[in-house]
Amino acid sequence: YSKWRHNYWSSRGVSCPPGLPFIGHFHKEYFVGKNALDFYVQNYKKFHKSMMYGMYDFFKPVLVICDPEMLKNVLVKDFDHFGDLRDFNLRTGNERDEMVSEMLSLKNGAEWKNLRAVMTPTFTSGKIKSMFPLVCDKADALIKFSMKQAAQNTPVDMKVNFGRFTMDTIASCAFGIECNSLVEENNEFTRCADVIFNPPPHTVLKILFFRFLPKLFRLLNLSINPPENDFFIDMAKQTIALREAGQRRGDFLDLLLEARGKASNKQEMSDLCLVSQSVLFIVAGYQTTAVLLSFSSFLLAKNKDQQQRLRDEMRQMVEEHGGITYQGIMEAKLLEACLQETLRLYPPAFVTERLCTKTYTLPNNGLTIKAGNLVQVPIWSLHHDPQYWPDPEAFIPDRFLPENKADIIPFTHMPFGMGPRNCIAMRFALMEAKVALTKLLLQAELELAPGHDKLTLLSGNGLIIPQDGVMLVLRPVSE
Ligand code: HEM
Repeated sequence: YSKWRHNYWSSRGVSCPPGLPFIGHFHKEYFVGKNALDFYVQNYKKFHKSMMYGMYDFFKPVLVICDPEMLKNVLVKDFDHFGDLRDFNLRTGNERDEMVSEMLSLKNGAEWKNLRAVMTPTFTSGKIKSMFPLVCDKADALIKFSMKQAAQNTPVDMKVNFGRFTMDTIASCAFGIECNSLVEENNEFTRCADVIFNPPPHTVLKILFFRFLPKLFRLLNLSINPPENDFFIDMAKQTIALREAGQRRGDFLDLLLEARGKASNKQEMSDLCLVSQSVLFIVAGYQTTAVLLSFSSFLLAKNKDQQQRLRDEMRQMVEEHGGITYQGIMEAKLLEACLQETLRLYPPAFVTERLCTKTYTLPNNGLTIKAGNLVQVPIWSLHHDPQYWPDPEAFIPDRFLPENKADIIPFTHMPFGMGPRNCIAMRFALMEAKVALTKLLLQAELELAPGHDKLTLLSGNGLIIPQDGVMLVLRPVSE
């Protein structure tokens, strides 16, 4: 039976890497997190000339598309066939699991469309600008903390420090909470967020238990998500109550409450849904931006000429704008180029996917993708393909300077995904990273700590992280 089901792709002329009976390639994607990236990289190398290859999640066919033109059809032109994401079906009835199921990134169909429409205005340039001072405060704390560590003449693990910075920033911008992980080391907020981000290994077993015996699961009053979720549920509920009583702060929570206040949005946003989006901002915004900052500081420490060039641009910007301003940061061209080149070399999300909702025939080769099949986008491999990026492993920010941008082939650079379901907070994440990097480079020269000139990558939970951190020596800038 398994052989017959796993014959789906070969019978359609699509190549497939070897998988396991029944399980297919599911274990490669989820269980052996460390090798997930290698698995995608090897398959891309092997199959990209035929523009696609097939895989199986148990018996569900997954099509990995390697051709940018085809990806444009799936992600943008024919989005009405691919608007959904994989349905994890984790609605156990327990409040913790219901909260997680309400997250925008887990919604599909009309529910996703309506919620995304309500949330999109939260991320306009004007709203992001209003959060600039909150981000600057946290970046100042980051620099103070890091320079204090550096003064003890020991290398600093910038992955840890950037993680604390993004945690404090997102807690402040999403919840209005002063989490202060840069001050207090053993902070409850950070501990709970870490557990949510790195769920215990038995979570997969719980998911399987719920899939196969849902009635027993409910009878035993179990939940898939860990109790740490309750910390955020309680905190968000209390904060919402305070805000509804009139306290305002100009953060995401205020903006979501404002959006909900509009009569047409009332149905879309129950209290639990609001709590859920605030928690989602933490889950989606904490590690991703910290990882971007970690990789960019590593690359700048490794490429000291680019580091100095960037510092010069920052000094000029400060001179022209009379300080670090929102406008100055958003207009700095080399700063933008350095971050985009970092995201090309190390896209935190190395793969993304869509669920086909209506049977679709690819115009490029006539292959039919059936409703219920998954389509994956091998972001990392496209970013490293020498067809699209000459000298792909080199850090060359100039590729992203305005005068060279026209040379970039569309759909070969997608660190934030693409199309209507791309990252909703892209501009916020870039602003946050720009503020932190500017403040850091104006204060410190970055050098790789001895013995730390190579990174080991770990790919788990769909994210790439530097496994052993990013160890840097920070020298105060003499000027
Ligand atoms: C460098 C930082 C970040 C990177 C690289 C990143 C990357 C991504 C990617 C690749 C996707 C999937 C897009 C697609 O499939 O087309 C995504 C979705 C999403 N991201 Fe981000 N992200 C970052 C920061 C953030 C932050 C700071 C937040 C929240 C404050 C956030 C919230 C979201 C949400 C809510 C979605 C789901 C959108 C939807 O389903 O409609 N992200 N992100």
